[in-house]
Amino acid sequence: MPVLSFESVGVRYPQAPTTALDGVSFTLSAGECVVLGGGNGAGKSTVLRAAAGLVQLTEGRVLIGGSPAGSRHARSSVGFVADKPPLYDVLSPVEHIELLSALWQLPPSGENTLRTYGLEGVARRPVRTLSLGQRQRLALAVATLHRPELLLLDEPFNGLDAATTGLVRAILRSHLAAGGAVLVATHTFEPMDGTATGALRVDAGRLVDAYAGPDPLGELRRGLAAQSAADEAEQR
Ligand SMILES: Nc1ncnc2c1ncn2[C@@H]1O[C@H](COP(=O)(O)OP(=O)(O)OP(=O)(O)O)[C@@H](O)[C@H]1O
Repeated sequence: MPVLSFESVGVRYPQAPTTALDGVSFTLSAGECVVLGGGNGAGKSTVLRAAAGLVQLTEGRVLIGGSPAGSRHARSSVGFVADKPPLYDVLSPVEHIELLSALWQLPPSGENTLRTYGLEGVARRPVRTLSLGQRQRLALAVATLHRPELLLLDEPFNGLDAATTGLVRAILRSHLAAGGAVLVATHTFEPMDGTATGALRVDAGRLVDAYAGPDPLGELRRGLAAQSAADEAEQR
């Protein structure tokens, strides 16, 4: 059974003039790492939000290991890092880990987790004093604490230096090696070269191409370039 399946999914935000997603269907299996590409407003973040069960569908269904997205069983299998992850400014990283561990009824693992994510030096500082990259690492630590099978990441490399980019990539690779699956929405493809097993191209809420060859990101780049050229020609 796929880890994630989209079946003819449609989403229309309240008061929005157009549909955000229209008839989107795809599946993601264990060990797969798929990059979602597309221009601004194409629908990438909405795909991730639908998989996390955070938006109401206007048609179709999204299943996580057979359970509807957003259900308790589905949520326990999903780790979502939004483009602006919600963290508590007044709490420290170690307090975030303690809070989420209690919520998921996990044994205490704060120090170990923070070491894995290179946050031991800032473990007890309030989050409001952390850099963008440190916040991003904490968001990933929090999202993966309950060992979800599926990771959903929205622009995970935004504002990260080379070392932190490498750390995030290593964490994704070990998640995949352990049989997990990853779906990443991004405009920054380089960090995913050699890790992505597939790519999807979204345009105006529709899934217009799926790439699964030996170089899925190369194919995605070419698809996006051809689309930009066609859009420009149409505007002339
Ligand atoms: N909360 C919202 N309310 C109304 N419309 C929304 C909302 N969020 C997104 N949209 C619209 O839905 C469409 C898809 O947006 P989405 O954020 O999924 O695109 P994206 O591909 O992630 O874009 P970007 O690359 O700019 O982040 C856009 O037309 C956007 O304006």
